[in-house]
Amino acid sequence: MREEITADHPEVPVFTDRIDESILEVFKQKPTIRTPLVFQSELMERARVQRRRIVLPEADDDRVLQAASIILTNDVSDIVFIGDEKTIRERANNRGYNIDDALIVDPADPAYLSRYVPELARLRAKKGMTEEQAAEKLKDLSYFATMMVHMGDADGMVSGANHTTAETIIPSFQIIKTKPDTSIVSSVFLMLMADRVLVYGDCAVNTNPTPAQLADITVSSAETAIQFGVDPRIALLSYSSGASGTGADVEAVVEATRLAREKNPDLLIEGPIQYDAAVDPNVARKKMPDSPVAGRANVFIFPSLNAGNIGYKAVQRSSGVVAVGPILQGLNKPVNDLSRGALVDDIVNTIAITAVQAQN
Ligand SMILES: CC(C)(COP(=O)(O)OP(=O)(O)OC[C@H]1O[C@@H](n2cnc3c(N)ncnc32)[C@H](O)[C@@H]1OP(=O)(O)O)[C@@H](O)C(=O)NCCC(=O)NCCS
Ligand SMILES: CC(=O)OP(=O)(O)O
Repeated sequence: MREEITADHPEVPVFTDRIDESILEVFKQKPTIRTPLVFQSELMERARVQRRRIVLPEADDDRVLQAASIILTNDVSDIVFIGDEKTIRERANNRGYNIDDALIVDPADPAYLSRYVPELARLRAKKGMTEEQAAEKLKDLSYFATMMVHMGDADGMVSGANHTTAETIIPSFQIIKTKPDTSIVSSVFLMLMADRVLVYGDCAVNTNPTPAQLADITVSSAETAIQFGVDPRIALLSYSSGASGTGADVEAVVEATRLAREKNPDLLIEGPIQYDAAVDPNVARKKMPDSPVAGRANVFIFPSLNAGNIGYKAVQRSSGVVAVGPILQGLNKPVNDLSRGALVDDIVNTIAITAVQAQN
């Protein structure tokens, strides 16, 4: 393994080669220190256990090609690209990326379109979509790749290096749809602190969730936390701890907390609670001494996208903590969105996360 320290992200090691196990051993001897390196190696190990096939519709982006090369070289998952096979392989070869084992699908291939066109028209019939319109939609590779996942030709999709969040995730809302036990798709970030992983939701999708939607975000975030090794103690954040503050926004969090507890009585949930009372045992003793979550929270639910997006970026950019995500939750099959500023390492992580989400 070689590490490149980038100017953008001085603290984040970038994988450019096969991981050297002897270096990982040094980190593993200190199990309480979860660095991005250890997180990534554990993630890759988990993805390998049940190998999955991930479709990447953005083969025209060098970062995506490089990430795929790392995933394939480390035997993490199978990769599918969409586009012209000769062009994609030549581009990868010219840049020294090994994508020999990737499958490349031509989006005009009738073997796929003959199945995808009628199925997309069927799925969108209530919106009046004809087969002709479905065929037109499938020229958009976000739709084609999402259909690959829906039809079982791929197990998950990662996109967004060159597309907006809306372009990447709306096809999944329309085609893959939300799981029966939740009303909305939402997201979390895994915040890789020096000594633990914190989970922040929803920092990327839902702008102003209702109390019922906030309750769904809470339960989905707890499920994602468990999936990635965090035993959830959940704080529904507010400017109030208990009844210390008042207002409509506080009342909304009171109601969301009630609904989340009702939805899953087994979860440890506190709300409304301020961030300091949620995370700091000394503050918790003063503000909420009887709470089993206060001072020990590790899953933080923000009341709005304004709060969540600003909150995660403030922590990430002011402390050097690595933020992994957004990880979408609540879809029937996994699709994940990349920031257009994503580093190769972010893309590698997102592919491995998607592969883990696709496991049984
Ligand atoms: C997610 C987002 C793109 C959806 O866009 P939108 O304009 O609300 O989408 P629409 O209302 O046109 O809905 C499109 C479809 O998605 C569905 N949908 C929208 N939000 C959804 C959600 N959270 N979960 C499930 N389905 C959803 C709608 O029901 C609709 O389905 P339909 O076409 O079958 O009727 C929008 O909420 C958004 O911009 N969020 C903020 C994203 C952002 O800027 N994040 C910060 C950086 S990552
Ligand atoms: C999640 C998020 O905020 O993404 P971006 O930085 O691309 O807007």
